[in-house]
Amino acid sequence: MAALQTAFHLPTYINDRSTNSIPIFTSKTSLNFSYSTSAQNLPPSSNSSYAFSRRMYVSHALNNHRENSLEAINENALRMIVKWFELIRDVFPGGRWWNLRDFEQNVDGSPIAAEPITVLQALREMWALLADEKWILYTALGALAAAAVSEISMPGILAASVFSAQNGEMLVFYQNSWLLILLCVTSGICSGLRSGCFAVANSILVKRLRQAVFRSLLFQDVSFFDTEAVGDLTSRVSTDCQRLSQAVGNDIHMILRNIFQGIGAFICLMTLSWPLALSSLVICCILSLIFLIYGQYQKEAALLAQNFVASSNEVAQETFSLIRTIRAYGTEKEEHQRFTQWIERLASVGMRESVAYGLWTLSFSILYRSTQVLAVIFGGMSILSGHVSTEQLTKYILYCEWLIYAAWRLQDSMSSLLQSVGACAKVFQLMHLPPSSEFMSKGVKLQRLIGCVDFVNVSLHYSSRKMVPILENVNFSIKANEMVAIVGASGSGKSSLINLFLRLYEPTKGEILVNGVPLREMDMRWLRENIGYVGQEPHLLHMDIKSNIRYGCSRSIIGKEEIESATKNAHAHEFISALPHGYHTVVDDNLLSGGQKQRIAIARAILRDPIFLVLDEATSALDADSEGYIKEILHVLKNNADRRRTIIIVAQRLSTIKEADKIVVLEDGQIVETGTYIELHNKNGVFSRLFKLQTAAATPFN
Ligand SMILES: Nc1ncnc2c1ncn2[C@@H]1O[C@H](COP(=O)(O)OP(=O)(O)OP(=O)(O)O)[C@@H](O)[C@H]1O
Repeated sequence: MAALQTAFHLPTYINDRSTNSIPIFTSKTSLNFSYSTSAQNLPPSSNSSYAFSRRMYVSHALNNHRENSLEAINENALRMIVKWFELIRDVFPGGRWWNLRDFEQNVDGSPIAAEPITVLQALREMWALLADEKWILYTALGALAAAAVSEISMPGILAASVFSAQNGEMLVFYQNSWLLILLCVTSGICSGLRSGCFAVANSILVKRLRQAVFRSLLFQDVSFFDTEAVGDLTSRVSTDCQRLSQAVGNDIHMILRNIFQGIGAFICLMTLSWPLALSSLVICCILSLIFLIYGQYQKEAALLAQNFVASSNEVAQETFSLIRTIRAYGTEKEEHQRFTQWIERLASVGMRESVAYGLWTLSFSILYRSTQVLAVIFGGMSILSGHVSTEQLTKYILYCEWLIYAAWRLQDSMSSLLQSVGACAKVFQLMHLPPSSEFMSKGVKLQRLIGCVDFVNVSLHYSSRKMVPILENVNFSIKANEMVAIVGASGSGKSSLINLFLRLYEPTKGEILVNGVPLREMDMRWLRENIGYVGQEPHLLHMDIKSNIRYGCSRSIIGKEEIESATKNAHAHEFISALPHGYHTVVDDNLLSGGQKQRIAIARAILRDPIFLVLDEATSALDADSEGYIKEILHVLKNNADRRRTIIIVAQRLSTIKEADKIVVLEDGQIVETGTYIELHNKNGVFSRLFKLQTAAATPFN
């Protein structure tokens, strides 16, 4: 009993006392049993019964563990077999691994939008784009037909000349040889012409496609760009258009060529032996059937892959353009991961595409070899029975090869065409977007623009956030030559009001009238020529400063003096002159400070000599000196007797609007106060509160 008890407690003892322990069994369930091999670890009361019970225990424990381990091994093996079985089932054609539906969502879970397009629709579109250059396509098609006919005639004549030589028919042999040389030259010339013409058509097509998509995007509503990612759009214009043009450059002419050759080969086969011809046709039909499934799959995969390319481009573009922010916040790893997410999805789809292609090639190889075997078996039997001659069988084998190869290449090119069309569905979608309503009709140009504006019951919801009201029943008027300031807390809707005046967005309710004419009835291009606008974050284009200042100015001749006068007024002349290349310095958004960019933007607006000068917090990035100077300039511009103008300023620095004829105070998208600077001060309302807050913020040691 004692021995049993000792044995019963032995594990604790062994575990507690073991030093030089040997692991006996280790499993995932962390069953770790060990026993001591060291004599000094035995208990002091060691005797023979204890030794026996200990041996018994160890042997029992070992047996138990052996059984357990065998069970565990069996279980693991079973699990492995099931896993392998599932894997094979998933990877087998039609299995779960092939399902592309899992990829049909963006990383954030939203579905990827792209209306599918049929090959016929795509071809019609491309044909229309090449409307002026149809003669190139006609030449290419003519050359293609001539090359195909000469190529398909060759195997027959080749066999005939060999057998004529074997039979000693000298004349026939020479005739056939000359014919072969002629066909060689003809097919060479025609193939060259065909490829050249299709390549030219291809480059014209890619140019037209890019122009069409770019033009369509350019004339979209500004709200369109609130929802579409810039990187995605640039990817459509560059990569997708290139891929689509490949359809004409390679696929279509390969398809036509192989159709010609396939039909030719089949006719020749029929004249040789119709039962043999039909057996080859059956193989071609099986090939086509497999292709139907494969082609559809490739089309879907290509569409997804192109979307992933566009999304990864979007991330790359965003990352590189915000590299300063990313470096400052040390988020390189996060950005890398964001990019990798798309690339991994692209690779997964690419892998499926490649495996599918491998299976397709495998099917072709098997069927192609079977045709050869069938030809030899049936052909041999026909020779033995005397129905077919050796020459006929040779010709048959040659034409059979042509037919199967034509069928394979035809379907290969079809697959590529399907992929290109599938991948580029979005290109056509973008190309046919209706332009913004402001470009739909011409609109009126007024005889005389005096510069008065009325906001009548104007409300706004941005289409990207339909539930959030931004402006509600805004009513106010701006008289000609008035200087009106719009103020309010951040997010109160000041810039949105300006966006509506510039017709970058349409009001959801109400109307904006210029000279009493609704904005939506006006020729906006003409109206904008009369507006000088300086945005909150002015951007410069990648060109020299002079060109940046002249940008968008409708006057054809602009003298150096005019530009310098504008820059002097905008307090920009001094710093521009100090640059190594002065006005010829090439700049972009990153090479100048925020204040310098703003001053160039003000000079650009002044140079236009506009009737409306719209400044959206134009002075927020200026130093106190420049701010005072620009206040002066605004005053001069406003009171210039030769050129009267209306000035609308969105101001955060309330000091800049002392001279305003009217100040409109916005709060949560509604007008809460209007009046002059003094009137609003005395009112002790929202304006006065804003002013106090600003003064307190500007005085650091209160
Ligand atoms: N394109 C847009 N799409 C959706 N919401 C927008 C858009 N532009 C602005 N908003 C929202 O409209 C509201 C008003 O923005 P707005 O830029 O007009 O305010 P603001 O008074 O000019 O602010 P700030 O002084 O900070 O520039 C904000 O809540 C903003 O998030």
